[in-house]
Amino acid sequence: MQTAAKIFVISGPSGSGKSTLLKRLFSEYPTTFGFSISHTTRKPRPGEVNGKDYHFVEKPDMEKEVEAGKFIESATFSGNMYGTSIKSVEDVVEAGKVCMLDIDMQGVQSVKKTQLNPKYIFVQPPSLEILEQRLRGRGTEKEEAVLARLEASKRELEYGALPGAYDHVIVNDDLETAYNSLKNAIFV
Ligand SMILES: Nc1ncnc2c1ncn2[C@@H]1O[C@H](COP(=O)(O)OP(=O)(O)OP(=O)(O)O)[C@@H](O)[C@H]1O
Repeated sequence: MQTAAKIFVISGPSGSGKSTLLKRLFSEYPTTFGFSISHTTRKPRPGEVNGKDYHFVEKPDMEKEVEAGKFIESATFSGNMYGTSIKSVEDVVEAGKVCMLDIDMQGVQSVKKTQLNPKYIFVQPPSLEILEQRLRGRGTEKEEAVLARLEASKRELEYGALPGAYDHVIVNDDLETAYNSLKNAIFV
């Protein structure tokens, strides 16, 4: 199947349904898409393979590369750095797959400064109320984290509403309809 680009960026507030939609897409098209492999400075856990689960790197090296602008996004969680390098996205394409990048608004802005030239897809919840219901319904976050995500989602929604910020806006109300819109945005 032909796709509109080699790289797609999928973004939207936490709880808007990105993972749900991507899971479906990957299961319907198991060989078409790939995710980039992240870098991390944490030590590998037993069974984890370097270059497959993560690119395991040393902190000073990763800091240098982030500084040099080689990363689309990076963040530190409990002392360990994590991030997505531009090259890891290019590697997916070189391996003959369509790269699907699930990133936040800051990541989107960062990708826009690169030569990657993806199509940008925004997954929008039907309303803030429904987003809140879904986030709570998922039951994966503590109250504090739910509130932080809802706060951040306001900025994500504002950015998503800017003309030209995204190539496609998918309102995830009815899942079936949203999934079909996603496929229409991806396949030509
Ligand atoms: N169209 C829909 N109708 C009802 N519930 C939905 C729909 N889409 C997703 N959900 C539910 O909403 C919750 C949030 O969805 P999901 O985890 O896919 O969001 P996400 O955007 O990937 O969030 P995060 O950025 O935090 O990973 C899940 O419990 C999911 O089952």
